[in-house]
Amino acid sequence: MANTWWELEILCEPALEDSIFWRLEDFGSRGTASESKGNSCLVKAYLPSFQTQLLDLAALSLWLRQDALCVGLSTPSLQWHLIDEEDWATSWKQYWHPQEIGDRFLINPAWLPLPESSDRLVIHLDPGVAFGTGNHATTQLCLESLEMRLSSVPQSFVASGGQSEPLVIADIGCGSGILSIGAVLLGAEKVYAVDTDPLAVQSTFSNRALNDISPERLIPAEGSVDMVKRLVSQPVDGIVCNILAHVIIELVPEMSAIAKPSTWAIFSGILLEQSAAVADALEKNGWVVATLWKRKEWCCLNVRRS
Ligand SMILES: C[S@@+](CC[C@H](N)C(=O)[O-])C[C@H]1O[C@@H](n2cnc3c(N)ncnc32)[C@H](O)[C@@H]1O
Repeated sequence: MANTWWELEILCEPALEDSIFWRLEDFGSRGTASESKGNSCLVKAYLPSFQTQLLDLAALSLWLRQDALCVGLSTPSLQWHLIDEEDWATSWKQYWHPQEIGDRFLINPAWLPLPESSDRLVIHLDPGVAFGTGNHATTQLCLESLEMRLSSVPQSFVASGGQSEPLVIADIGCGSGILSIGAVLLGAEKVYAVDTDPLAVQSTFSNRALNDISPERLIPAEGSVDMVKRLVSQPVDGIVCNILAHVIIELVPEMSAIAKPSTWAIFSGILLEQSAAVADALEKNGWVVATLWKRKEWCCLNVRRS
C-alpha cells in the first residue's frame, strides 16, 4: 500500500503562527509551511498517517484552541485530510524557494537550479521529512551566529583542505544538517551532527552528499550529547544547538563533558520569555552569555566558558 500522509490546514491569526509551528513540531510534523490569507495565516503541516490516529488530531485541535485562548486570540480552525506520498512531496516543495540568510549564505532547494551570479556560500538542501529548511527564525539566527563566529577561519584553510587552525564543532539536534553544512562551508574541519530522530540523521547524510562534503568532515549519528561524547577524542571547539528550551536546559549539564575552557556555543529554539531560564541553567554549568540575538519572538544565545 502506498504511504499516506495527513495534510493539516490551520487558519489562524498571524500572531499565532509561531506557537502553532512549535506545537506541530512537538506533535511530530514532518514539514510545515505557511502563507498569508487576507488578514489570516494558513499553516499547513504534514504527518505520516501511520504515526497519527484521528483521536490524536482531535487532541491537537483542542491544544490549538487552548493556546489561542490563553493569549486572548480567536481560536484557529483545523482541517485535515489524507494525501498520498507523491502529493505530499509536491505540496511541500511548492512553498520553498531559494533564500539568502545573513551576509554569506544562500539556501537552495535541491530540486531547483542554482540562482545565477551569487557569490554566497550555497547550502543545497532537501530536508525530506526533517526540520531545517532555513525558513525558521531560529535556524537563521544560528546560521548568522555561525557566520560571525567562523568569519575569522582563514579561507585558505577551506581551500587547503584544512592545513591550519582545525576547528571541530558539535551540532546537537541537526535536523536536515543545515547548520553542520553551514559550519563546514565556513571552514570547520569536522562537524559531529547528532539527532535523536533517525529520519533527521538520514536527511543529514543525504544533504552531506548533495553538498559534496566528505564523510571525514561531517559525521552524522543518531543520539545526542552522549553520542558526541563517544565519538570525539577531545573536547570540541564549538557547539550549536537549536532545540526547544526545556531540552536545552536538560542537556546543558552533559555538555561540560565535551567542552574545554575555550569552547563557545550557540543555542536557539528559545522563546524570549524562556531566555532567563536557559541563561540561568547555562551559568550554573560554567557558561557565560555573551550576546542574545532576537528575531520575532525567538532568541539565540551566544555563550562561552566562564
Ligand atoms: C528545531 S530542529 C533544528 C534543526 C536544525 N538544526 C535547524 O537549526 O534548523 C530540532 C531537532 O532536534 C532534535 N532533537 C530533539 N530533542 C533532541 C535531543 N535531546 N538530542 C538531540 N536532538 C534532539 C529533533 O529531532 C529535531 O530534528
